[in-house]
Order: sequence, then structure tokens, then C-alpha cells
Amino acid sequence: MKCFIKYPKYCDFPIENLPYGVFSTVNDPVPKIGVAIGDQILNLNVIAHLFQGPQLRDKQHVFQEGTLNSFMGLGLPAWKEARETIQKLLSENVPLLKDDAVLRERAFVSQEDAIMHLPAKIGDYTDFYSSIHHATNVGMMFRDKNNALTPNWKYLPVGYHGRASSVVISGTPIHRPHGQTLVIEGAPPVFGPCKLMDFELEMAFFVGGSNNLGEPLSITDAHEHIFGFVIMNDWSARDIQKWEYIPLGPFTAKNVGTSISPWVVTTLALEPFIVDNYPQDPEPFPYLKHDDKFNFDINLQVDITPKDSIIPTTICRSNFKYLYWTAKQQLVHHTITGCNVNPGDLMGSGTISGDASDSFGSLLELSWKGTKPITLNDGTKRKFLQDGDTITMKGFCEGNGYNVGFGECVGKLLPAKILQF
Ligand SMILES: O=C(O)/C=C/C(=O)CC(=O)CC(=O)O
Ligand SMILES: [Ca+2]
Ligand SMILES: [Mg+2]
Repeated sequence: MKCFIKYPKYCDFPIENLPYGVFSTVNDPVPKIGVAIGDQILNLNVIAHLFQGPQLRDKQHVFQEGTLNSFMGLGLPAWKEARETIQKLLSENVPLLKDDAVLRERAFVSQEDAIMHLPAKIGDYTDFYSSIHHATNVGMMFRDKNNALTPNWKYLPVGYHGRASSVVISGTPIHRPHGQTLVIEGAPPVFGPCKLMDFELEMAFFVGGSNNLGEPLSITDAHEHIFGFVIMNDWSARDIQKWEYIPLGPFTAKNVGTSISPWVVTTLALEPFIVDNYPQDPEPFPYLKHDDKFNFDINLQVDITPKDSIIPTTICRSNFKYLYWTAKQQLVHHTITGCNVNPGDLMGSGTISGDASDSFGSLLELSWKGTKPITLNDGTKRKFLQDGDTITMKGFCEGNGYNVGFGECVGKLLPAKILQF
């Protein structure tokens, strides 16, 4: 597969990737659907008429909307056809787009000139808790050292319903939140700015297709409902979380803002990077059990760049493959009671920690609740985030002579706002 757009061999967005996103420009502020290729964006709005296969011929309008929801709603055969069409259109051997200078001029936008938007209107957002290492670490710190995993953990993918309204696109700054925290055990709580602000390294998938209320999805066709993945930072106010979470789970500590990377890497593009599922013992119930592989080798990295610094420090290297529960199991469990999901719903993986201490996906774990501060390249130390810190998350799969990358999920922590009561 050779593309007529030139890019470096190991860039994030080669012709093998083709992630979808929503962008606008200063000159054209109406959001459009595009595909990242090298350092360019192929504007699908402009080339919608070139989707002439049986799945998309009558549905070209999905590429002329301002979100990916309708396209996500079409399902796997349409996604496959779209990918094949775009690969052909970008191929060095196909003249249709390559040799049409006027169309090319209109169809490509430099990523540098693009303003990225949320890829979909997210109707519902759920966050799972599927890394066994993360759940064990947090269980040890928040609950019982000797029984860190709760008794349900290996029977079902634990999760909570999050707030779709506070999911934001990479680049959006987040203010340190206010809330209640328990400073002295046994004394009343205090109110004020969060003191233990954290990030969480996650990935999330967008749901495609839908099911009716009362009709659970089955594990055999769950993959047809997993459109693609992004990198996610589930900003977390640890001191607020610790006080508020009993007994219903995280609440305001997690609706401060949740950042996602702008390019949705499709499950189809991830197929070459499938690896064995995490071994599961006890064997899951039949509704959750699948023997086909649905785990992916995706290298993940988190950098902190302090305020006024240009020197990032990589503080975590992890991998999506460390997750215990697969995305298929998460989705099927979500619907087992009959819960309906919709195109554009977002499902977070949970914080992705490996077993090595430099692969932990949060500062809570990396600094072990603040007992082991980490030293950054500029000499400053971190237990939790400081105002002005920028968190940059990156991810990529290593192919044979190429990478499939996710780009970046970036966010800066700003000081708490002054609240008046
Ligand atoms: O163990 C707990 O009480 C809570 C853990 C979390 O922070 C929940 C969460 O966001 C899930 C995750 O990211 O894995
Ligand atoms: Ca989380
Ligand atoms: Mg949220």
C-alpha cells in the first residue's frame, strides 16, 4: 500500500491507519469529518460523492455531518467499505483523486491549520475499571491491603456511569476543582480546592450501531459495535473521591473534565495488533466468555511538562494489552440487563497500569499515595499535579515497517477558580 501523500516512515497516521476526526479551520468554521493522513486531513465532506460502494452509495450524507454519530450508526460492513474506499482514493496507483488537482486542493487541509472537535456527540459515557494492576493498587491504598480486589472484580467488569457533558477534546484546559475532603479522620470534612489532583491514563472506545432497551448485545457480535478507540485522560480529584465515593462510587471527583484525543483509530486498523487476551480465572460466565482474541498491543506513554517549562518528563510507559477485561466483555456486560447503547457512546477502559512501578497509569499509584514523590527532569518533585502542569498522553502500535498512532491527548491543569458564595 503506497500513498500519494508523503509522510515519514514511522508517523502516527500512515495509509494503514486512517483515523476519523472532526475539524474546522479559521476560514471554514463549520465542523467537518476528516481522516488523518500524514500531517494532512482528507476532508470527507468534499469527497463524499466518491463513496460509491453498495453500503455507502445512498448514505454519502453521513460524511457531510458535523459529527461521526451517523457513520458510527451504519455498522461494520459500511465501516469496512469506507476504509477500503479511502485507502484506494489515497493510493499512488489510483488517479481519481491523485490526478485531480482542483479536487485535491479542496480535499486536503494541513493538520497544523485545523481546530479539532469532539468526534461525536457523546450521549452517554461510562468508565470501567478493567486493569487488574490498577484495581489492586487502588484497593490496597483506599481499602484493604490484603484483599485489594473486591469480591466481584474477577466476575464482572466493574464500571460507573460518568458524565458525557464533561468529556472534552484534547487541548482543553482543566481548572483545579473545589470539593469536600476529609483532612482529619473522624473530624468533619472541609471545603476548598482539591489538593490531590491526578490524571488517569485510559483508552476509550466509541460504540457503533445500537440495541433496543431490553435486548442485551451478545458476545459473539459485540465486535460489530466497537467502532474505534481514542486515548483518554480521566482527570481525578483523589481527596474528593476518597470522601464522596462511599457507597455509590466516584461522583464529582470524576466530572471535572475527561479529555480525549481527537482521532478515532478504528478497530479495523487495529486488527494487525491483536494479541492474546489477559488470562481470566475464574472462567467468566457464558454471556461474557469469548475465546477469540480481542486485546491490542498499544504502547502508551504519559509526560508531565511543568508550568513555564518546555522539558517534558515521561513518567509512565504502559500498554493497552495489560487490561484484564476486553472491550467486548465491557460492552456486553453493560447491556446485560437490557441497557440500550447508541452510536457515539463512549466507554473508558479504566486506568491502564502494568505490574511494573513505572507502568502505573496515575500519580496516585506512581507516588504511592504521595509517599514516594517522583522527580521530574527540571528537578522538581511530584506527589500529585501542580497548577500549570501539562499532561500529554500518546499511544502507538508498532507494525512491520510502519506505526499506527493515536496522536496526543493533552491537557493543562489551571489554578482553581475563585468561587463566590
Ligand atoms: O477503587 C476505587 O475506589 C476507585 C477507583 C477509580 O479511580 C475509579 C475509576 O475511575 C476507574 C479507573 O479509571 O480504573
Ligand atoms: Ca477512570
Ligand atoms: Mg466526565
